[in-house]
Amino acid sequence: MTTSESLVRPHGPAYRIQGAGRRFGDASSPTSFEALRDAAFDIPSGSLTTIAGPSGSGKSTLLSLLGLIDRPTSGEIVVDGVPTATASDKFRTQLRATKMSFVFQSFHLMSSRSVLENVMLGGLYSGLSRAARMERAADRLARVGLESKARKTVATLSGGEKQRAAIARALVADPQILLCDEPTGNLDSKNSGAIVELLVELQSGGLTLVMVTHDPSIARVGSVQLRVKDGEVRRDA
Ligand SMILES: Nc1ncnc2c1ncn2[C@@H]1O[C@H](COP(=O)(O)OP(=O)(O)OP(=O)(O)O)[C@@H](O)[C@H]1O
Repeated sequence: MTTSESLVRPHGPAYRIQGAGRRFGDASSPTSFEALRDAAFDIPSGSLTTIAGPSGSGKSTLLSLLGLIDRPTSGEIVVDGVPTATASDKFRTQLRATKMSFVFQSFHLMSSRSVLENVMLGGLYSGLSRAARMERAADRLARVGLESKARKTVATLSGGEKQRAAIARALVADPQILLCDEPTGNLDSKNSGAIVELLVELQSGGLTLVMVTHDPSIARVGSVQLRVKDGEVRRDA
């Protein structure tokens, strides 16, 4: 990190997206593809933003840019006042680790390990002691209503319980921003509803929550509703 790269800039929106685009492949190549074009929008701190749109429209590409997993090939992604597009890998990694957590459609849990062990892994790079991570993991499991399953192996959980465990893991490092990629994509409608309710409840505690979804009824829970179509991002609400 250079001296001009500061992690502490507490004012303004969580994200300011300024003409961001992502092209895969060299622009001069006939196989080059522009997956995202000239996106421009803000995500207020503490808001719930949903990203909807058809398959292949660019939702995951956009979420990867927001998560600093990928870089835009044009424009800027400002996170909490900090420009990131041309920042060093080290700085981007540090920003991601201190501010963001992720929840995925397929949970990404270790099936043969206990729920508690899995949740503790969310704090692995937080600098906390093992005892402190265990205490936080138990607290986050209680928050998602899974305290009675702490000692069970993940393989014994239902799909909805697995996603709760994944959410608890994402919360161990106390993120400001939670990025969810189709968090209900592998769940039936009853479990989907319960997971969305849980996410909304967590978000009302001040978390900035960004959720990609195929489901129009879930997209409507967003205070900011983005729609991606053919690489173009539009704000519906
Ligand atoms: N690494 C890559 N190289 C080339 N093209 C890519 C790459 N990643 C994504 N694309 C293309 O960019 C477009 C947008 O993909 P993206 O995964 O963002 O869509 P999506 O809206 O998330 O789709 P889905 O809902 O099916 O997950 C697609 O046409 C995809 O084929």
